[in-house]
Amino acid sequence: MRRGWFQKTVAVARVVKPGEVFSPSSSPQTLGKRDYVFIVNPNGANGRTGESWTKLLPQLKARLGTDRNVHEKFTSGPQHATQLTREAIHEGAGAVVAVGGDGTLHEVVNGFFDNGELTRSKDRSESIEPKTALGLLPMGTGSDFARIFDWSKDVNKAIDRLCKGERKKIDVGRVIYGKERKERYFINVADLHLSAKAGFFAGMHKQLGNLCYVIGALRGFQGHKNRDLKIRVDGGEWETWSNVTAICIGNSKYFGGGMKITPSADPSSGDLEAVILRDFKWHDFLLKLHTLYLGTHVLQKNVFSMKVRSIDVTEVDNFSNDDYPGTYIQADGEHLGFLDASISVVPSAIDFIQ
Ligand SMILES: Nc1ncnc2c1ncn2[C@@H]1O[C@H](COP(=O)(O)OP(=O)(O)OP(=O)(O)O)[C@@H](O)[C@H]1O
Repeated sequence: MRRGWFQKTVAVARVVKPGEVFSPSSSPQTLGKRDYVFIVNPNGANGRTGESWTKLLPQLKARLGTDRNVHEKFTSGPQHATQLTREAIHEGAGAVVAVGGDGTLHEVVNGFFDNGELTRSKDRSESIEPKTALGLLPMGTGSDFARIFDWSKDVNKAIDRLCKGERKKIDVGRVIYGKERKERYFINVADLHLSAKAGFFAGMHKQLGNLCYVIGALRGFQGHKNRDLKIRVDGGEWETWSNVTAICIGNSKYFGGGMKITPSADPSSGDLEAVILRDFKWHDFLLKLHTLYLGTHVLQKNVFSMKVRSIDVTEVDNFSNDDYPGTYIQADGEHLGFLDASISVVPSAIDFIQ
């Protein structure tokens, strides 16, 4: 493994003990320590992530440091976690661990990809196996991905998981969007129209904590109209769906800090769950809000759920002459832009430490 970027890494001398037979499978590559790179958003959860991390680090090094080289990398701002993740994978890290909330996890997941391909180790002379895994230390405000595992908040348990290093293949979702056909990956949920618009405005008021979601919802409803949209599932025929309020496409189940919006999505299933809400009025959300947390909203007559491998969504109306900015798109709570969108699953894309 190249040493430049990690700096602190020390080469591990291979000693063959008396009576031990040296074999290629016990080569330094497989027995040597691998680098675990922790990508920390110090300002996550209004600064609490940085504080918790500082307290946790000695414990983490004491327990994990016997088998792995522990590296900490602090993000300096939005998108930096994506760049740090790509660099760690290029250098052949054993794992990249996102330390923060769902925003940091989203950026780390995007670092596992580069120009539509999986990011790979640069050093092709060594076969680095197993490939870089994704780990998670949930320490942000929102931990929607962690919710599906029913993990407790006990940091010792989180360290246990990293020490064990058990891997499971998980899918991610890919969104190709807008006129420029940009690309973004998501691990939780991508969504369109009202929920994405509310998320856009909530994102402007994050410093207010959970109040930002109330403000986001109020601003989202301002001027909102349910729209007719054209939808194509798994490359089939285009169909017009009338009065669409929101479309949520889940690789996992939760968004918005615990709403079970795509209740039968499973990141190991090889598909996504698309939930289409139609004809909702603002008062429906007040009356039915609790069903979104329980996941029972899919039983209502104007909510449709289906398993998809891909879903394309485009506008029916040409609105170029009015002041409608377009239909909002977000992925894992991050605003991306406006329709068109093509969303698909990338099956078994990442090894996740579970
Ligand atoms: N050093 C930094 N300073 C400010 N913002 C940052 C920094 N590093 C990353 N970010 C941005 O902060 C966002 C939120 O990060 P994170 O998810 O860890 O925290 P959070 O407060 O728990 O938020 P969330 O609601 O997403 O759970 C990320 O999407 C990222 O773009």
